[in-house]
Amino acid sequence: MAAPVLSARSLYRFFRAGEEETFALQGVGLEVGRGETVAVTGPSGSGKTTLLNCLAGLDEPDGGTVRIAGERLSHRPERERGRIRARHIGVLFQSGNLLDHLSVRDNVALVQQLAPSRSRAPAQELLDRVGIGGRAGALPGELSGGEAARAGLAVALANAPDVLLADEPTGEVDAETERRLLDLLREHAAGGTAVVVVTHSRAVAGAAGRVLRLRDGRWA
Ligand SMILES: Nc1ncnc2c1ncn2[C@@H]1O[C@H](COP(=O)(O)OP(=O)(O)OP(=O)(O)O)[C@@H](O)[C@H]1O
Repeated sequence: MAAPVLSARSLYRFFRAGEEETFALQGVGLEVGRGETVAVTGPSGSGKTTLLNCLAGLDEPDGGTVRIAGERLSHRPERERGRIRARHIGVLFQSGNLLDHLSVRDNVALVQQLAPSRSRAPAQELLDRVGIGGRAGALPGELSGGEAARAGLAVALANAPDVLLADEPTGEVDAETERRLLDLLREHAAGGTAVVVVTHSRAVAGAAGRVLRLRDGRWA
């Protein structure tokens, strides 16, 4: 592999709630090159979402490092992590990445404004490509589940990210929409984006170049 665009070394993350400690990540490493798609699977509670949050800089690991496009992301102030995320990372999480009070088109445009120096497709073109160009003026609350999944993907890709991190991107959609989202993920990987996708879907795992399984916060 050429120099990996995403590199995580020996990640540890634990949570304490009262007397109880949970070791969500126990020494997880991961390197992903440009154009590579890695699927992460594993049972509920195995640490998948915690890993993605650390890779996105939305959570800080208690140990280990995350580097994105040559820059250290972990153990930096939130502002710095936000800057690196805006420039290099696309995030598609179950909690959704759409702001309710903005139209779909403005959601995409906002992400693009935060990363102004990146070359990328105009908002409308991106929305056409994910198949919801006709709903560009709609508010997120007016979208069906499948439309919202596509709009979320458009927002995640709006900054032409080096690294796309997706948590169950096809969890709520029908088979046809899943195929379409998968084609888009493949297209972006072919264009040089490194993709890490947490999934329970066989179709998504089957389309990935590598499938890794987490169990109890470690690679199984
Ligand atoms: N903020 C938190 N506070 C306390 N415990 C947490 C927190 N976040 C995660 N955990 C615990 O860490 C472990 C890993 O959780 P995580 O959400 O990463 O698992 P997961 O593999 O994504 O699960 P699922 O497939 O159900 O989404 C679980 O035991 C979970 O309860």
